[in-house]
Formats: sequence, C-alpha cells, structure tokens
Amino acid sequence: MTALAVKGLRKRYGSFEAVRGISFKVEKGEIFGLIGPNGAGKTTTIKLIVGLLRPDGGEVKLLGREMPNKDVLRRVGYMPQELALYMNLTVEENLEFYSRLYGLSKREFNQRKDWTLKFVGLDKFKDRIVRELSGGMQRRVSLACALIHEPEFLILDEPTVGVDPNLRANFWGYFRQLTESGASILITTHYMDEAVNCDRIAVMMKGKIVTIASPQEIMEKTESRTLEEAILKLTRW
Ligand SMILES: Nc1ncnc2c1ncn2[C@@H]1O[C@H](COP(=O)(O)OP(=O)(O)OP(=O)(O)O)[C@@H](O)[C@H]1O
Repeated sequence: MTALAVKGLRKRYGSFEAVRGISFKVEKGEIFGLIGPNGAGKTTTIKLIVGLLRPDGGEVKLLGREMPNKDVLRRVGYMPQELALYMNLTVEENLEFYSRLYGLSKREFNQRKDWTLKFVGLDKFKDRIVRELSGGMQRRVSLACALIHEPEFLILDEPTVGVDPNLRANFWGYFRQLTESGASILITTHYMDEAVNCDRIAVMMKGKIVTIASPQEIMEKTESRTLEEAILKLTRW
C-alpha cells in the first residue's frame, strides 16, 4: 500500500527552480531516505509535502488524500530541521503543546505521554526545562513531540544532526520499531552510515532525483564498496 505519492513536484524561488519535477512513492511500513548534497532540494521537498510551501506544479497524495489537507496532517508527525521547541517550558509542557496542536484531548495526552517519554528515554526528564538539556536530549524532545499523537506517517528532516553515535543508533532503533508497528517514514540525513539503514533511497541533486533504489542496489549499480562512495559518484558536479 502506498503511504505517500509525489508526482511531478516543482518549486521555484524567484527565477531559481529548487525542485524540478520529482516523483516518488513511499510504501506503508517503509523507511525512505532523501539523500543528496547541500542545496539539492530535500528540505524544500519536505516543506512542499507538509504544506509549508505551495508547489508550482505537481501533486502530493499523503495517506490517500491530496495535500494540503488538515485532517491528514493530524495523522502525520513532522520533525523539522531547526528545533521548534519552547525552550523555557518543560519537556512535558512542550509535549502537551504539540498534543493540542495535533488535536488530542487532555485524556488522550495523558494516555500517550508516558509511553512517548519512555520511548525516547526521557521519562526521568519530563519536568526539566528544555533550555537546560543537552542538544541531543533536545532532539529527543523534538522527536517525542512528533510522536505524541501516534502518527501513521513520520517526516524527519535531519533528525540526528549533532547527536552522538550512540544516540543516533538509538534513534534508528526507534525508527525501525515504528515502521514495524505499521508507520512509514520519510527521512533526510547527511550521515551515510545511517542512510544505509533505509529500505530505499532517492538520491537528489540540483532539484532532481538521480536514482531511487535500496542502498545495496545503489552500491552494486555504481560498483562502490560503501554508500558514501556511491552517493559521491552519483552526485559529482
Ligand atoms: N526561501 C528561499 N528562498 C530562496 N532560495 C531558497 C530558499 N530556500 C531554499 N532555497 C534554495 O533552494 C535550494 C534547495 O534548498 P533546500 O534547503 O531544499 O536544500 P537541501 O537539499 O535541504 O539542503 P541541505 O542539505 O543543506 O539542508 C538551495 O539552492 C537553496 O539556496
């Protein structure tokens, strides 16, 4: 079953075309990576999908509905590249804010919060002010905020930037657990040791998709020993 279908998507900033007619599908239960050099158009693509930007062409169908659609957004978790947290509030207060944004009742929030905090290993930190937490812990709060409403589709824009290797491995453990319980994930990352964990990858360059395949297939096709080497070959200017 297809969870996300992007068809002929385009976006210009003035006369510069950042996304040039890209198409791809993310299947239910899949971790799908958008990989490519700085400026390839990954964040723009994500913002078009969640409706933060209006496309100049093409269409996005998320969870069976044409976007933008407010009802669908309640079933989607979005972790933006720049942390969108209230630094002066506690971890739990941030979670509660997002749960309201996603339309959860107080009762639903109370039912969900313990599981979510435990899932990202923050249960002992729920009363801490976010500003006083380390960068890696703040990322975990941000992930918790994207998960509080039990989304069917998760969109993660460089979720592990500045996160130490141990915690990064933990994050990928969480992601796999979520897809095993039926969620789908669209993720961007610059870390190739992480990208290799995706089921499939779309390699983007200059607003276009160069190839879509599993990391293994991409390495074989480009006769590379590592994904890093393969991506370098595919995105050489
Ligand atoms: N608001 C904007 N106005 C003008 N140009 C923009 C704007 N946002 C992005 N761009 C340009 O569009 C292109 C794609 O940017 P985008 O942020 O989507 O790339 P990216 O692949 O996410 O890069 P990174 O890996 O650095 O996050 C870049 O050349 C960028 O300079």
